[in-house]
Amino acid sequence: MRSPEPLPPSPEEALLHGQFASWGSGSNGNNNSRPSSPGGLSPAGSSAPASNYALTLTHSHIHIQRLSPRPGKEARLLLPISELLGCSCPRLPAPPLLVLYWYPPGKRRKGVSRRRQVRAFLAESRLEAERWSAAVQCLLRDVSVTANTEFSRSLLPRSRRLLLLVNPFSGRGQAMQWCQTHILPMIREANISYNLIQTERQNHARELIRDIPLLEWDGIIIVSGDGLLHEVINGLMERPDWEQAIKTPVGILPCGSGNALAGSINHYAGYDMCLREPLLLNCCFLLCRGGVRPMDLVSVTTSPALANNSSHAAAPRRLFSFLSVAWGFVSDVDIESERYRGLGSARFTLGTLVRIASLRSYKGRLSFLPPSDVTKSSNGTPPPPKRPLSRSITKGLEGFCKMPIHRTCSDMGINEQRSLRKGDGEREREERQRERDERQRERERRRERARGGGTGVVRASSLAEDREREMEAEEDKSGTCSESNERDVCNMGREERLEGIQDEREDEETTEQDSCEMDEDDRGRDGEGSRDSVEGGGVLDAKELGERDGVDMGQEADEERGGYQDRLPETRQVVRKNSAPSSQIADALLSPPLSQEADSNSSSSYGVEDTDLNETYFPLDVARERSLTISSPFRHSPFSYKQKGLDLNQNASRPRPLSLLQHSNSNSLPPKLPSLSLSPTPPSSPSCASPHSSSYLAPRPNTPNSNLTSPALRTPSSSFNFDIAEPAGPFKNRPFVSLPFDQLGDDLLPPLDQPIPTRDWVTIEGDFVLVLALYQSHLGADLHAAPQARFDDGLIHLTFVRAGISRATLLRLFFAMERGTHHSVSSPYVSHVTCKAFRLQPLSTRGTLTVDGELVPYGPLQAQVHPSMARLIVGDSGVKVTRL
Ligand SMILES: Nc1ncnc2c1ncn2[C@@H]1O[C@H](COP(=O)(O)OP(=O)(O)OP(=O)(O)O)[C@@H](O)[C@H]1O
Repeated sequence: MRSPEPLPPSPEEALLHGQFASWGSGSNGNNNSRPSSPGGLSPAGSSAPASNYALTLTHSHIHIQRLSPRPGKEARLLLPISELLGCSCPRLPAPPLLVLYWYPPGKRRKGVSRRRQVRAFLAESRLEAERWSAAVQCLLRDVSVTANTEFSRSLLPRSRRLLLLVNPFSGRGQAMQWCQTHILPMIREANISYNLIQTERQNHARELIRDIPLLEWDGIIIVSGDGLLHEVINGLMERPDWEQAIKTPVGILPCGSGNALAGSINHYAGYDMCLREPLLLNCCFLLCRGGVRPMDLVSVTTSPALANNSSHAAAPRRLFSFLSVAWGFVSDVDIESERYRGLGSARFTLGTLVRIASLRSYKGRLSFLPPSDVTKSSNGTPPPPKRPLSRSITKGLEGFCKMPIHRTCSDMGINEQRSLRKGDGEREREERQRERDERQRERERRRERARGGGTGVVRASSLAEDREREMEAEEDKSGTCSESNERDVCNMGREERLEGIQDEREDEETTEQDSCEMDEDDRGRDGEGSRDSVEGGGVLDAKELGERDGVDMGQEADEERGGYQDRLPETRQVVRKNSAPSSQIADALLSPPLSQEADSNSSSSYGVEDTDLNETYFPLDVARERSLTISSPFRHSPFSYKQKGLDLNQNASRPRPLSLLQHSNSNSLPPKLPSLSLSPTPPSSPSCASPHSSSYLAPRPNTPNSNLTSPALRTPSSSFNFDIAEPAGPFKNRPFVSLPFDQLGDDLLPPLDQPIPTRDWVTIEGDFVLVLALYQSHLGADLHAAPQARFDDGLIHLTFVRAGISRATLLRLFFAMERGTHHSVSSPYVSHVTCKAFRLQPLSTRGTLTVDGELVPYGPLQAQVHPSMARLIVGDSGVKVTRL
């Protein structure tokens, strides 16, 4: 900010030049005291003689030259316009002052943030002071000026008007206090006028925004956490004039506990990570500077909530999200840590530790549509079509490549349809045969790679194209790969080679297993009870898993144990820092990692067991469980098949830390998915009939996109049941306004109750610890969870962690997330990909789903990004679309 020898401006650069006398100077940093005299200034101390200064204004700086140099004082000072918030010329009876409000960045204990400084200069006349004030404001408001401009107030555009919505209960309940001490003074200094409304209840802001005339406001500013912005965005989208309304610039002044969006704004403005007041000051400064950028929104279709006293589900609900969709670990922490709200942002650290201590996994299916890399050539013509199948996956998915995946599955793909036309037994046999063949091929491919290094390729099904793709994969082994998604998996490296060798060792064992499965088939053919055979298969799976994963998981667990032990002091420190109710946390953290526990406790997955309302347990339908296991790429995860046993979290001897989730139980079984249903053939959708067809894009009769009142929406289809849990916690009593579906179509997604297309989509099924879809760089102000994300990159950044990850690795992942280095945490259980749309189908009956940190009904959910729909106030960084 201060250069040791600032050069005087050249005469051509100067917009204004004048002489002033000093009038004290104030710097109250970020403390709460506010000056009583203008700008906190008083006449230069009566004892010290007033200094005289020559001021020169240029487009980028105010040059301040002391005319009567004093020893030990700088003779020249450069004040960048980019660090100025505003200026004023106080009215009579104040003397003719030019007051500059200056917020230079200052070093703090944690990172850099702005500090308030006030400088005042006594002008020769009021006219002169006003001329200077007008000139500086012209520069701040981007009014084009030259050295010949006659500066006066009339050049200035009207002052900006902001609507401030304050949630007095957000974060630690300090929002109103911070308004008085920080926010309103800064806004006044920036010559912005405002109206402040305190929200009185949940959804108050949403209702308000639906009804007010928006043209009166240059921006809507949320003084709260991310939850209130979620309300405002949805309020804007619910207006009849939503297309214009959503272009109203929105801003956020972080007073919540997560403050994810504020963290992103702070990061992209180039500031170090900071929290609380420093973060607030940075964001308030950026807000007053007023640059606006486009921001992507994601349209989310959630399962309908069950109406009271009704067994029928209403229509799926649509809402718009600017931040995230979370399932599993992240949403659990978000919701469960509500009880530690008093800790501010530390509540998430504590919540994370508690949840890691009682780690869960959730059975589910995640499908996503990777971004296509179709770009226009320089002459505007699209390049020749590439193979659209997402046949290779990112580096982050190399974990899957290491697993014996034969295919990832899609809802109701060609093979399922084909299968449905055949007899059950025949289909089962074919399925098994195909599994065996594919497993064999996969092993061979790995061995090849293990020998010579090569390409890991995970492919979306359908099987009709498998062979063709396989041939391509063979070609790819020579070193090229990755066509569709973001990164290649070329360097599987040493780990894969090791795994190849391990695979070879496993061969014998698997051959044994295969022959057992054949025997099982034969038994079925011979008319022995199919149930027996299924159970036999299940036992085989379990045995196989015990042996196989004893190697895989054991290895990682051993490795992790070292790291886990290493991190214990750090972990203990964190626990202490958060003054947690912590003997429980510490105990849990010191207990063995999940993988070890999994060995001793047969289950910790929700998907394994079900409980009815009386808390009695019954196993899942075994046949269905088995078919899930067969189609699952996580077949060899230790959680793919589990014997009946108590859920870790339901173990009576182990205190269950969360009561909230218990309230969100439903006594329903996991949803019957079309691809697994053997009952009447699901209505064939165009996407089923032909995986190459894209006609699902066009709205069809009886789809949510064509008609909201469609009976198909009101009564769940016979072949697809939404699995809906009663909302719990803060969601329970919330009135929800569903958005009309015809507002903005999700052209990449079929309706939620219909299968996704097989083409281009990638589907992964198995046990997840977490699925996180993020579209901002930060998940919390101190969690840099998607370092590549930009406000308007048109992408959803998906992170998913599969069951099997050890606690230590998960902890390491979250620690690394604070610095945004978690992509380098190498674990085969962690994947990072980008996509344009995704669908999440929880198969566990209990769990939490959040959108922008707000609880939504538990059940299938899908989302699609809509690029650059909204406008976000981000300050000077990046390309400015408009200025406030
Ligand atoms: N006056 C109010 N009383 C109760 N709840 C409110 C009120 N105003 C807003 N809310 C609701 O409170 C919830 C939490 O608000 P918000 O997300 O802004 O704060 P936070 O949870 O502390 O912050 P973050 O989301 O960053 O963790 C939101 O769902 C919002 O709708």
